[in-house]
Amino acid sequence: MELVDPWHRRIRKLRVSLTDRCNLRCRYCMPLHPDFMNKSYYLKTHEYAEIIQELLTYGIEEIRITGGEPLVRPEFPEIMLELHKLKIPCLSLTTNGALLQDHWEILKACNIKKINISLDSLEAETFTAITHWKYLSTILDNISQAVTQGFEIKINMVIMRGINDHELFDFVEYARKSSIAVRFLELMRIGYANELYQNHFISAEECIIKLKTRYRMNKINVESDSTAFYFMIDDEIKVGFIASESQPFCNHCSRWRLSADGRLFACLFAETGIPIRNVSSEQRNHVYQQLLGMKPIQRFDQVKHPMYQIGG
Ligand SMILES: Nc1nc2c(ncn2[C@@H]2O[C@H](COP(=O)(O)OP(=O)(O)OP(=O)(O)O)[C@@H](O)[C@H]2O)c(=O)[nH]1
Ligand SMILES: C[S@@+](CC[C@H](N)C(=O)[O-])C[C@H]1O[C@@H](n2cnc3c(N)ncnc32)[C@H](O)[C@@H]1O
Ligand code: SF4
Ligand code: SF4
Repeated sequence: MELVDPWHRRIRKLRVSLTDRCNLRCRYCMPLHPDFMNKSYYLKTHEYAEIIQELLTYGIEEIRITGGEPLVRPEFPEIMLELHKLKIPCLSLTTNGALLQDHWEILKACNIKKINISLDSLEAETFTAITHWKYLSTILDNISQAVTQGFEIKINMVIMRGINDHELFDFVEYARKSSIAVRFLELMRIGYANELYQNHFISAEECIIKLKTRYRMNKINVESDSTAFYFMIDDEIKVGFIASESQPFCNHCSRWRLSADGRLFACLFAETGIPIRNVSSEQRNHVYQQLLGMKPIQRFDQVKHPMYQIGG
């Protein structure tokens, strides 16, 4: 059976959070002293495997592992190996990249090909001002390593006026030099980012207008449920935009989320998730039908709950 909602959107992607914890403190995502979940609530390895295995029979094709920072979960290798056994058509990872150096072998063993790495600045000082973390060079080394080892890397840069927007062209040149796709993310009004939005939001359109003053940009076709739209610059650099604020993509959304404490969410902006652990297969079917009715057709303007608690 497939998961199709009343607006004919088929759910085929699941974003799976392994933890709400993180080794960075990006200003738009977490406070310095966050209120994390009690670790005893985290789904165990066998619970992830069992929940996901069942969802595969409902037509889920792509699983993206996220968080919080998924690599800080001590059971990361164990969970990934268990998920690998499920033969998921596409298993991928979103990470801040700071701990990748310890994980190459496990990522290869689990046949992870696509890794999205968040990187909001190429300058040490700006990077630290955004993330409260000093070691930009470790992440840059890890990105180079990842490319050398053959992983397909995309960089996610949350672009903010007056904070890191002066690096727009630097990121394009970084993409050229390293042969990596870079995506500029609009700051979304969720959780702690609400405080920054008014002064620091910058739209994808404004960035594109700036880029066009210097580059030849050709739009590329993408899958209809892609979060990003892309351009080729000078026929060699792939640059994308995730414009969730100015050009929301809800009418083609194909994603559900599984939080680290075992709740399924129909939408990143949904306040309420439905607990799924210890629920019988029959009752779960009822939960899925409920969730299909819970995905909004339009984006909520803003929500208070922090992104790291659901899984970004
Ligand atoms: N509004 C909204 N934003 C999303 C959604 N999924 C991802 N995003 C945004 O897109 C950013 C990048 O997501 P990634 O984890 O890199 O994954 P992705 O873009 O969905 O994945 P690929 O297309 O496979 O690269 C997230 O941080 C969010 O800001 C979604 O369902 N809704
Ligand atoms: C929540 S993080 C989780 C995975 C991992 N820790 C990381 O940073 O890649 C996933 C993505 O969400 C983005 N993000 C978090 N809060 C955001 C916001 N308010 N607006 C736009 N993107 C946001 C981050 O930049 C990152 O690319
Ligand atoms: S965006 Fe990712 S790296 Fe930054 S604080 Fe949130 S979870 Fe951590
Ligand atoms: S805001 Fe909700 S419905 Fe819209 S694209 Fe994101 S997850 Fe999907």
